[in-house]
Amino acid sequence: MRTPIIAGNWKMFKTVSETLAFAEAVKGKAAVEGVETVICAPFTNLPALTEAVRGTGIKVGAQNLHFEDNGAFTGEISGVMLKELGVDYVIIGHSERRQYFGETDEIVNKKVVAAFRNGLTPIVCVGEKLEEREADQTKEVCKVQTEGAFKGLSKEEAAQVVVAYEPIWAIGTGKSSTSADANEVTAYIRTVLAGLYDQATADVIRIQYGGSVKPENVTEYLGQSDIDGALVGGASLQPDSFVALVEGAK
Ligand SMILES: O=C[C@H](O)COP(=O)(O)O
Repeated sequence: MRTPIIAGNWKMFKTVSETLAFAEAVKGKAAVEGVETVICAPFTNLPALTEAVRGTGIKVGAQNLHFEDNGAFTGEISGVMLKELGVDYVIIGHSERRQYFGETDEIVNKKVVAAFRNGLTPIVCVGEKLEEREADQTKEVCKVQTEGAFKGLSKEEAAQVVVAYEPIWAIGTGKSSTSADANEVTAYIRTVLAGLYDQATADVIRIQYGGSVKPENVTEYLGQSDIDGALVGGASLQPDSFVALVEGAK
């Protein structure tokens, strides 16, 4: 049985004071039994957020990390630094990182390895562009990105990874994939994982859907056989909406 995981990806939104107000508003409401709740905040907010949600059942994630633990990498943040703050999760390979910051499958893999080296759980994003979907390349793109991200991981590590399937054309556009389409791709990703490891390992790996998920459609996505949660951008920014997403995942 895979525990559903709702992760809010705040992207480049919210200051520290806004983060503290959010944490106060969702305290006691955004952690429900049987659902794992994660907030992935900007780096600057992580110390305040980890402190504010301590003991509430809400976990904290970062949105990126560098693949080295330290060094002359101006402006970067490492897994060692995140771990010391009490961060549990880290989003890796989000399409915005791939698109705007040139992250390749090789870099994504190095970051996944760095996350494990530092006791962080990676949320690995994969997904196709609109033109790739139109050219019927969705599955191939997801296969290549999945295989790239998992390269060199042991079965035990693989079992802990959370995969987020996010069709790029559905991110922030209001155009969500149908639940049936999303489930077809997530089920396919699971067959790729079974090919890399074995069926038992693939069966415990959680695969989220992401792309215009909101309180009104979250239950439908999570009702699908192979969708185990959601990675949510826009609808995770308001406390009421975030609580409703978590409630909808029960
Ligand atoms: O990481 C989250 C995704 O990019 C989805 O964003 P969205 O919910 O605003 O479409």
